[in-house]
Amino acid sequence: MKKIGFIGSGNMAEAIIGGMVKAGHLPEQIVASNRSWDKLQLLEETYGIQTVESNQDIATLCEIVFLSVTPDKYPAVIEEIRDSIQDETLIILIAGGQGIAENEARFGRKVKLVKAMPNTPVLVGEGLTSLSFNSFISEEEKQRVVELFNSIGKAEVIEEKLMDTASAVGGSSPAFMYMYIEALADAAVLYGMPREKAYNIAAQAALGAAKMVLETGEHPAKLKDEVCSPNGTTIQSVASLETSGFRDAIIQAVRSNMEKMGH
Ligand SMILES: NC(=O)C1=CN([C@@H]2O[C@H](COP(=O)(O)OP(=O)(O)OC[C@H]3O[C@@H](n4cnc5c(N)ncnc54)[C@H](O)[C@@H]3O)[C@@H](O)[C@H]2O)C=CC1
Ligand SMILES: O=C(O)[C@@H]1CCC=N1
Repeated sequence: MKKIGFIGSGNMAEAIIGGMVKAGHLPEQIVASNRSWDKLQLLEETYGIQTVESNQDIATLCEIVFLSVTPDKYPAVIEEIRDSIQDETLIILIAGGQGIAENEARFGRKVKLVKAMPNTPVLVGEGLTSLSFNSFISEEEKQRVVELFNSIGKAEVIEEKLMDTASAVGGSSPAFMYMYIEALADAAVLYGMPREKAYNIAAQAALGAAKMVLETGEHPAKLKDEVCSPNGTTIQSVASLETSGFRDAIIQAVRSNMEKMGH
């Protein structure tokens, strides 16, 4: 049976695995390796997937292989699996800042590389994964990869040169959103709202606003203006956010993310 494998089964791999199983992918077709055996046992128990101790087994068994270790582990892991990878295997690079050319060089032969930048909401079928492909991947294979990521959210094919930006704005940004939702809920608690209600209200408002941007196609500024009643309360908050440097804080967060990737 053709399998999908994960080398490195941390937070991001688990989110993809969980999302795939929820989307109806067969757990028997998913196989994972990891440094810690405890994590593999947890994945077996939670999702019913297969686990193996050796990264080379993943390389040999699987037609799609996710390299889901942290970027610093890429050289050693590629060295370890290079000779076990089949010519037709699709290798998916999900590490931040890891480009196609440098990893082609590490394999040192013609291998099919996909650069993918997912985010953790794939776990609930609402992920966003940016994708680029190397020159050895056929149109049919590209379609297969796009379908895989569309089954756990949305896939966006982009130019590889934009991948680091996609990492900051799509891969990292759920963390910023969780901070925003937490801060909003803290403020609600400050005014007496029970915390669970506060999280529900803050998170649903964020979800609704995101859907409005995606589904109406309106400029975010127009949607913001529609919330701001003349002499109302929202415009007071908008003015306060501008004084606190809200937009600049977000832009600087992306800038520092890009600087970490060498930009
Ligand atoms: N966490 C996220 O939201 C996102 C993460 N990524 C990328 O995913 C990759 C993994 O990130 P996380 O899951 O956050 O990190 P993590 O630290 O949770 O997971 C990495 C896993 O790899 C395992 N590992 C380390 N060395 C290994 C080896 N030689 N062989 C097998 N397994 C090994 C570790 O035990 C750990 O479980 C990174 O490259 C990151 O850039 C990409 C997009 C989003
Ligand atoms: O924090 C990181 O390095 C990874 C890349 C994008 C999201 N998480």
